[in-house]
Amino acid sequence: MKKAEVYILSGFLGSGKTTLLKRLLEDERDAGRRVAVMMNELGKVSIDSDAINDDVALKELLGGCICCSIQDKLEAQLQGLLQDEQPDVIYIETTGAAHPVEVLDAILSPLFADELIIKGIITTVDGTRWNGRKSLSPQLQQLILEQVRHADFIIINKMDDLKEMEQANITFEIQGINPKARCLLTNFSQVSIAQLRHLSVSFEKESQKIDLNLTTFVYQFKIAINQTKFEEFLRELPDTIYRIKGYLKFDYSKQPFLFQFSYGMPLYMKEEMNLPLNLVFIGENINWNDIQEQLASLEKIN
Ligand SMILES: Nc1nc2c(ncn2[C@@H]2O[C@H](COP(=O)(O)OP(=O)(O)OP(=O)(O)O)[C@@H](O)[C@H]2O)c(=O)[nH]1
Repeated sequence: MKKAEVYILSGFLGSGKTTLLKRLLEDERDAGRRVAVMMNELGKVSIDSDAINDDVALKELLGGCICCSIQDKLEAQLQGLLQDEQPDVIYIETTGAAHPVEVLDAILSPLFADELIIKGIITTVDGTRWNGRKSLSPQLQQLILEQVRHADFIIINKMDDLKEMEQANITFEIQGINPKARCLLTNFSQVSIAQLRHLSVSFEKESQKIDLNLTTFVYQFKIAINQTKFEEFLRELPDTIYRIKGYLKFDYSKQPFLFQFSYGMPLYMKEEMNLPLNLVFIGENINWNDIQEQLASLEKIN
């Protein structure tokens, strides 16, 4: 089955995400690909969606930030998009106040683990805002740092507002925080899809591995497992596994569970339907082969 590519556009309020999206959509139209866009705004009315042409499938997620309040809605809408539109590519423009790990988390539903390929997180940075970030609240400073730290491609925008020396300093600082991401200095988010796809081609060379700074992994259980052993497995996990979610079955019950794990806390909820027992992981610097082996050993019946 064809997988839809997903690009997450991240970056602080006003840093140039919509400007970037418009550019990419023009390129996609020229390339003749089927495109869908999901965007969300903090307010009740979306302004940016006016910028998108009618021929692009658009889902708006109003009334909250993807990562906190409307995760379920996002899941339903994404499923609808995949079914109705069968897009080649989906762009998700996040609100400027979203944390990239949480956004990735929101779209990595075990329900369509087999239908999406996450190509990367693209973060736009407003150069002047970056220089003045120390005047923001500690939480916002932290958010801007996290958006840079987890990006796969960083666009340092609004170069026209900066002196040459400032441009060099910002690039140096940002590369220090995230040496793995490609950095580009631009005006008005001048980036072409070719540059981003070039980035994704390098992911694909490494077979199944998606070379994000944050990596994801999906495991499908074939049988019910032992809960005690599963919890031992959880306790031994590296703390750079930020999130796990999915469906599993324990050997004492016929009913499956929806499992959620974040910041070391497991949570189980009884699930009525029998869904594929996919477990989705998000982490950083994880050897997924090890994890896969450990999960497979949970399925061995002694
Ligand atoms: N001077 C200058 N202005 C820019 C540049 N890029 C974008 N802008 C302007 O900055 C403003 C914000 O750009 P957007 O693309 O809407 O930013 P955004 O990140 O989508 O903003 P939010 O939706 O509020 O998060 C707009 O008025 C843009 O025209 C640039 O390189 N230089």
